[in-house]
Amino acid sequence: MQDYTNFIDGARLAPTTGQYLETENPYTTKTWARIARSGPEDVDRAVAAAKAAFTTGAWSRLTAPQRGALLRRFAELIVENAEELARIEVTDNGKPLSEMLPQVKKIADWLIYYAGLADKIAGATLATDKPGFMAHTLKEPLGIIAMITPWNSPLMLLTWKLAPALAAGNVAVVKPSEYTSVSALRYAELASEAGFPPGVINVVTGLGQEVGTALTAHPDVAKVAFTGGGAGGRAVYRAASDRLVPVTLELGGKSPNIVFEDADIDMAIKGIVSGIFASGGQSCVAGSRALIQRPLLDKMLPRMAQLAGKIRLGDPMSPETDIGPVATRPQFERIQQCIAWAKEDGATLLCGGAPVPDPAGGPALFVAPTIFTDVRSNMRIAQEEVFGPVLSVIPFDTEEEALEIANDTPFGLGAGIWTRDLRRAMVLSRGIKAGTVWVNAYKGVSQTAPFGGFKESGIGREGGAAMIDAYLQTKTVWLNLTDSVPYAFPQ
Ligand SMILES: NC(=O)C1=CN([C@@H]2O[C@H](COP(=O)(O)OP(=O)(O)OC[C@H]3O[C@@H](n4cnc5c(N)ncnc54)[C@H](OP(=O)(O)O)[C@@H]3O)[C@@H](O)[C@H]2O)C=CC1
Ligand SMILES: CCCCCC/C=C/C(=O)O
Repeated sequence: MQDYTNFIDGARLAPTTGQYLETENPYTTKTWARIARSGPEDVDRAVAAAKAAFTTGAWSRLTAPQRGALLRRFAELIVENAEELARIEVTDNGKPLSEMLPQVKKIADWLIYYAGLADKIAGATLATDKPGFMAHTLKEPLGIIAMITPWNSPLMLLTWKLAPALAAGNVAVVKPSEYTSVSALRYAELASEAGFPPGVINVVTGLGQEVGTALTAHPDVAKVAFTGGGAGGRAVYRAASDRLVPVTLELGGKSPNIVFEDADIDMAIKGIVSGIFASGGQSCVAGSRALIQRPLLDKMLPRMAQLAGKIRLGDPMSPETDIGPVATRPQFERIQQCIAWAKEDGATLLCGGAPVPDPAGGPALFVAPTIFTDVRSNMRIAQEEVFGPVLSVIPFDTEEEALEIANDTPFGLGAGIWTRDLRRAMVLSRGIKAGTVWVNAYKGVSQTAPFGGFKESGIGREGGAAMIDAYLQTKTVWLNLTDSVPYAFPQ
């Protein structure tokens, strides 16, 4: 078993605390590595290294095309090492390798996309209302960005922050989830190998309550980019607003898939089943509510249950596996709690609804793909994010009712609409309060498209060309072209 230290100023560095946390493989339930349990002094060291890189180090002297070139080289190294990185992630979070490997490879697209934007960052020459003056804007990086990331898609969600931030000239201190820290450490080493100067990417591991809080409260941090749960997100938001620094928050969801009578039912069934059960539902954008027009229920429900029953649970490293174990014991307990609520509140269990033994006879925690029908929108199972393989089916009659139910949660991350009626697709996609709407599809994302939440699903967006602005600040420069000083007094 290996001990992993922090990665600070381009090198491995043991935590000042001398303490380590065990990191467990959810499939074997065995500790497979130990990560540094860092404290505020380690955060200080990382921030100091980042500050030096930003203000006086080699990074501060690089041109935008040079930053782009480094991001491209990093993308190459990610692809070359994708198998190793994906296996680390699978070992840590139990998601199937068949999902994590393409996801890790896709990271390269984000790096390349923002590499291409690095040298397109430009201010503007402004028209002014002051004769004899000219004015222009400069787009400048913010400085040190704290990046706090979760366990569900560790490197992808880190890259969504890191690629635009570095393209814009910022530096990073990363706090990965305590459950999935090793991949971020390896990733930072690869960035160093790609040529990023020391201090540009620093990784400090440990607990959210210790490292995360110290980082968000640090006076030199210029922005916090966070993905995770609502409680963590709120804590980060409070800390950042106390210090008046900007945040992006990518939080949870209770995303609906809405199926109308005119839809291609085969497509809708596949979209709904994979939309909730991929990753065992451990996805912020899991399609955890299926809103189905009432006349379709008899036709769709047995087929949804049948398809859910075919999902193969097992060893996440095996190509035969569709869903691995639940990532953590607290998450497993949370899922059981949500299933119990659904039963107590009167939902009807269509399939699943209980833990299943590890198919290989091991100790891993698995939950059967679960579908509840007869769910009403005010039930806890229809309102709370489960972050597990649990689907709530809510019937509706009219388009208006579908829209009302779709918007009837505190969240607004994603939504799927299944219809062949273009008018309906347009009306619904405008009416739904969510950051992403898919029509006759579910869950596609791209580096070219902004992603993020309405309402309690978050603040700000990640992805798309405009998002580089979230890592820049604008400075206006006024030039007096005359030889007199306007507004001076006394004249
Ligand atoms: N939107 C999404 O993609 C995700 C949503 N979730 C939702 O959140 C729930 C809880 O999951 P969990 O992983 O515990 O999510 P958290 O929000 O607790 O964790 C996300 C990250 O934030 C850190 N963190 C936690 N509290 C603070 C804090 N006060 N200040 C700074 N950083 C903090 C965590 O550190 P540490 O891990 O060390 O505690 C982790 O790195 C899930 O059940 C799910 O509903 C979870 C993950 C991703
Ligand atoms: C790959 C499908 C979209 C993912 C959007 C970001 C969330 C990732 C996750 O929850 O794991």
